[in-house]
Amino acid sequence: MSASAVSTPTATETVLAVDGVRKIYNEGTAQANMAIDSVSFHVDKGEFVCIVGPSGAGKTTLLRCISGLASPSAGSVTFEGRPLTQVPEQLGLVFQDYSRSLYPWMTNGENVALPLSARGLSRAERASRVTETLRSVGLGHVERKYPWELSGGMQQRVAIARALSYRPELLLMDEPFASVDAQTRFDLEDLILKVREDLGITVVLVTHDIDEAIYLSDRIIVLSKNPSVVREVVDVGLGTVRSQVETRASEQFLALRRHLLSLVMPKDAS
Ligand SMILES: Nc1ncnc2c1ncn2[C@@H]1O[C@H](COP(=O)(O)OP(=O)(O)OP(=O)(O)O)[C@@H](O)[C@H]1O
Repeated sequence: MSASAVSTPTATETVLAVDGVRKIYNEGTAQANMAIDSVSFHVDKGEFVCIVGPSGAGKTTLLRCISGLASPSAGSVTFEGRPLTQVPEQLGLVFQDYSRSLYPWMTNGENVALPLSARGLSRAERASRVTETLRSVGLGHVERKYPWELSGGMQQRVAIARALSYRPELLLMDEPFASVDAQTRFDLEDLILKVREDLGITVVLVTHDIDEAIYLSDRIIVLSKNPSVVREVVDVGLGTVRSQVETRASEQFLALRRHLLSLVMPKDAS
């Protein structure tokens, strides 16, 4: 049974619709570079979708287009039924480089509170939301410390807390666990699965790590080499309960791994 069949027994609601998105950098100049040719897919409410593809396929470019940080050269992106023209308020963003996304002169609590002021929450609401959100990522004790007093994995948890503090509808993550050690990576993967379960949030995550994509996803969008199109959409179907030890050793996981590797290995990724 597919994961979507497990988690969405009633009619699905599309949160994000990507239709024929193309991105040409330096369009109309001699340096024109078509990063994405034509990409279409949709993401339903509550889904966890990963985007994978060969190096340089255009994964980050696609994420920038679906977050409103970059404009597509053609095609459209619709977020909650409305055409995307800028970064929506109900979007959370987490990038690979936590050391550049957290302000070192602010405490962790102040970093997490930052997007809340812009959204008009009162001082008291901000204070309770910060404490609650830091607790939800296992960091209730670091609110008054500074980011540089924490390990890399803890700093990325603070960055995740900041993106979650305003309860976004959709969390977009670009290689969020690529800069931490293997054990911390597993811990952060499990954290994000728990957060997704607790908050019922929709997640789209870009990764170059096939195993990570299978472990986390309900569906995986596989991009071809650049200029990219969607090569295949893979239904993961591993159910909602996942374990780093058992899930990764299962026959179903290994079969998916073989299939995905055959899709993204350079010689096959035409
Ligand atoms: N700002 C930019 N200006 C011009 N070209 C760019 C820009 N950003 C990316 N590109 C080009 O777009 C293509 C796709 O790059 P992108 O970073 O989106 O791929 P990726 O799949 O995320 O790569 P990787 O797997 O190496 O992280 C590449 O050819 C890259 O050189």
